[in-house]
Amino acid sequence: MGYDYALVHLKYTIPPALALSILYRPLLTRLDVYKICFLITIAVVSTLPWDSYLIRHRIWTYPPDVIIGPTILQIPLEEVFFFVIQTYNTTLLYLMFNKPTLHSIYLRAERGPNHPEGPLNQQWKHYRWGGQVLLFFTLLAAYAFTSVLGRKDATYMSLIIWWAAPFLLLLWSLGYQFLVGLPFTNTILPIALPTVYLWIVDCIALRRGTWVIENGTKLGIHLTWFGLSELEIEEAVFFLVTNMLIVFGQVAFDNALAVINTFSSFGYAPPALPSPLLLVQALLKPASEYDQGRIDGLREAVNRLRQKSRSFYLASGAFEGKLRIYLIMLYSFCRVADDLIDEASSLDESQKWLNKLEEYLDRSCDEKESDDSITAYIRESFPKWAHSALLMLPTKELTAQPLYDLLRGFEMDLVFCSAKSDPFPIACEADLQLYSARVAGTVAQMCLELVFALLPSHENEAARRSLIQAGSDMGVALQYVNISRDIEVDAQLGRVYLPTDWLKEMSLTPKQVIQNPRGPKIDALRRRLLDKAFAIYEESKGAIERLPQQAKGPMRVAVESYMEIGRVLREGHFQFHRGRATVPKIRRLRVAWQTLLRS
Ligand SMILES: CC(C)=CCC/C(C)=C/CC/C(C)=C/CC/C(C)=C/[C@@H]1[C@@H](COP(=O)(O)OP(=O)(O)O)[C@]1(C)CC/C=C(\C)CC/C=C(\C)CCC=C(C)C
Repeated sequence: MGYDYALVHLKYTIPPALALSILYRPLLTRLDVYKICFLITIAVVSTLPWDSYLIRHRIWTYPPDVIIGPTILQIPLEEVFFFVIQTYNTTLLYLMFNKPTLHSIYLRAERGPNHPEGPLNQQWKHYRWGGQVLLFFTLLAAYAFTSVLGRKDATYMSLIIWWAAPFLLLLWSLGYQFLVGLPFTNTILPIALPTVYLWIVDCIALRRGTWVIENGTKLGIHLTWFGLSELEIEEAVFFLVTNMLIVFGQVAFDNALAVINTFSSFGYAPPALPSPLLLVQALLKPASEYDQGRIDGLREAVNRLRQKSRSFYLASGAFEGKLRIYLIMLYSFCRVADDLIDEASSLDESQKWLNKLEEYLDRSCDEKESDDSITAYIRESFPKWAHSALLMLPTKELTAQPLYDLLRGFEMDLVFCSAKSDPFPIACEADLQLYSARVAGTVAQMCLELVFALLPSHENEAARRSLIQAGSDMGVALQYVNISRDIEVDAQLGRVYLPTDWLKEMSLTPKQVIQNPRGPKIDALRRRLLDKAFAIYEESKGAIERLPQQAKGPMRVAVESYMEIGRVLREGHFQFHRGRATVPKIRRLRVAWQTLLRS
């Protein structure tokens, strides 16, 4: 009996597992835990018989003085633990690299030459066949070396290939599109980092004799990269393919989840934890049935969010599944509606967009109106860049009133342009409160309607209404921060949201603010508005803790990362991004991390 193998774990596999767990802890969800357990189970069950065979046939051995003693199918317990911890570490690394990614946008519809919408993406067929042929010939070569040519020294390598290649073939055939489409950072990095690390650990273990690959069944080729002179080629391949299997397995899981969450038309009701059967069903759904328009629309919405709002882009990564998709669609709609009205070349044009948006809402909220006629209206009335945002707004999960109120809020902005803004529309604090409730309280209300539509909650109807009211107040607080930040930007557009009677107390007029939006008086007014924002925030933030478990942490991130702009403004040292004060990226990440840690 000895502790050498156990020491390898204590020194080299457990410390990274602890470090990754601490780092990922705030982001860890129930779904992640499910994924980790799912993969560990598959890894252990699929490796045990193979590893036991290797040990029983003395292809690799463990000197009795390096292991503690207990075995499963003759495999030392330390070795079984290796499968668990390697899968755990690689899975966590994958989860970390994939957290910011919305996987749905990497799905691809495969259309054949006779598809009604025309052929598309024929190259996918080549990728699928390419991978399958490569893996098939690798299997064949392994067989030829050992069985036909009788090369005993290729035994270990062939056994690795015969064990891993069928799994890789299966996973490739099911998810090749997704694997090829995902950014390298999502797939190659979580394979490469643990592989190189385990190569180093393996060299150390082989050098110390913790495990031994018997002569006669190995090729005897050593890799000499990075000074890894003890690294047998079989070991290098083994660690590479095992990490590939773990990552391919995760990719298949995410592929299935993306199908379940993206296409409501397939009729999957996304459960919190999808069963293996549902995952397989989703994976087997032919890619030719995917709605490419929906995938493209979602991609546009994600790009819009990424380009226009750093805070909400960061926060969106903390949400999961269908809720994340719907929130991104909601953002896209709000942004597009705001831009159509704000960026119009004249007051008349703004009014025209407002009327068209109202007509769009009338039709969308009318149960008698067919989807086709709404789609036709959008296509004939709005510019192409706005289509997907309008087509994909999840109106069925929303009530009509906040959508109409949002338009009323945008309408208030138009008053700034009319009659040379005299008098200015925000005369007193009540006007500011009303405006903010319309443009931001409504947004919060809709976010929460989506939360309650998609997640299970113990709160009754009355409690939900009070939560939505608290959320709406929080929206007002966020809008006050937004206004405090944008005093200069708004002044350039001829807008002053600081109430006229506040200005009067400082012997200022809105026109003077437009001419010079800086100075100690403006700083004092900004502080006053921020104080109001933080007072509302303090009153409403407790309500977040009563939201469904899966929404609590992410909502906190959304609110806190925006309120952090207010904190930075209060402190007075901020960076500028496109003329606006922003929170440095590292500080935003720290806030998000600490906020989630409180869960
Ligand atoms: C991840 C996530 C929550 C995403 C969705 C957020 C969403 C739908 C935002 C809509 C944004 C938008 C374009 C609205 C149009 C009107 C407007 C301009 C409102 C201002 C937002 C700022 O957006 P902007 O794109 O300008 O962002 P940048 O400053 O450039 O980064 C607003 C300040 C309003 C935003 C308000 C909310 C998102 C509501 C937040 C409150 C909750 C989610 C409720 C919290 C719950 C409780 C129970 C208290």
